[in-house]
Amino acid sequence: MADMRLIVAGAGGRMGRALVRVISETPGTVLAGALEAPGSELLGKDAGVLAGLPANGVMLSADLWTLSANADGILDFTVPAATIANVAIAAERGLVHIVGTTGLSVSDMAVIKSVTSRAVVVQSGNMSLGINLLAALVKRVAQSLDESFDIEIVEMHHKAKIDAPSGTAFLLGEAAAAGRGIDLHARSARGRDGHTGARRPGDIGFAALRGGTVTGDHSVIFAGPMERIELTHRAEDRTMFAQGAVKAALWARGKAPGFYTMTDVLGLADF
Ligand SMILES: NC(=O)C1=CN([C@@H]2O[C@H](COP(=O)(O)OP(=O)(O)OC[C@H]3O[C@@H](n4cnc5c(N)ncnc54)[C@H](OP(=O)(O)O)[C@@H]3O)[C@@H](O)[C@H]2O)C=CC1
Ligand SMILES: O=C(O)C1=N[C@H](C(=O)O)C[C@H](O)C1
Repeated sequence: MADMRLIVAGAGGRMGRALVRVISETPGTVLAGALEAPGSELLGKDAGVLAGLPANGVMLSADLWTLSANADGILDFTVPAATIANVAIAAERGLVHIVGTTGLSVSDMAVIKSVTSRAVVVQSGNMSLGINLLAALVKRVAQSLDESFDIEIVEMHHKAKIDAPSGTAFLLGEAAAAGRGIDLHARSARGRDGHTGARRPGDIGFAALRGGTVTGDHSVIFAGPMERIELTHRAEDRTMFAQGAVKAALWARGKAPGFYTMTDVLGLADF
């Protein structure tokens, strides 16, 4: 089979640069395009050079329609408005769309899912093996404990992160809620401040810290009457998010149209 031709959306960003490097190291993939925001000062620059590699002749462009004429997939780690704009073009062009962007609203997710009767989309707030394994563990622990164990999710990220709680925190919250058989949206506690009153039994709490250069730390705490279980993951480098995204693209190539997650890619459904 020919190499999978991948477009990196947000190619000038932290994840975009990591993706360009990982594609250059991954057999069976080739960088087919590098997308950046209209008006970005990086437009026209070489994606390889921006990623710290030798020049590869792929210049940053803001025109996805043109780039996608010669591509098989798009790795999208941008901002919600950009991802939503990319959804229709990717579906129209038959590209596998790997969505790593976080901060997506309920209506953004509805837009993404609306194309999956005709397009292949893999979406996850975290593409790492470790976090997806952690989510499977969290689901099982939540299944085994009743509401006398309070579930709190704590995350810390670098100071440039623009959304909170992180996409991963929501992913872990969904796993805990699935284990408990509850609806996360109805039962989450976010942004406690001031005279909050006592904790509502059964809620899943979220807390977000920001500072320095932290790649991404997440803990799920099960706080019981006389004991506490803490499950923690610490990301040390963005490379493994990028490797997960490229793996997802290769996995998704040729799949039937549908909405998939990293649980499908990594075969963790029965874990
Ligand atoms: N699912 C996962 O495993 C992971 C997800 N993420 C998520 O990925 C996203 C990006 O993170 P990160 O790389 O750190 O952020 P950055 O801000 O470093 O990168 C985002 C890039 O997207 C660009 N961009 C903005 N608008 C558009 C547009 N319309 N078209 C193309 N590019 C655009 C930005 O350009 P400009 O700066 O000019 O606006 C920027 O270069 C975040 O939502 C983050 O949470 C991050 C790591 C792992
Ligand atoms: O913005 C980041 O950096 C990250 N974002 C993702 C998230 O919101 O969970 C994944 C990772 O934690 C890094």
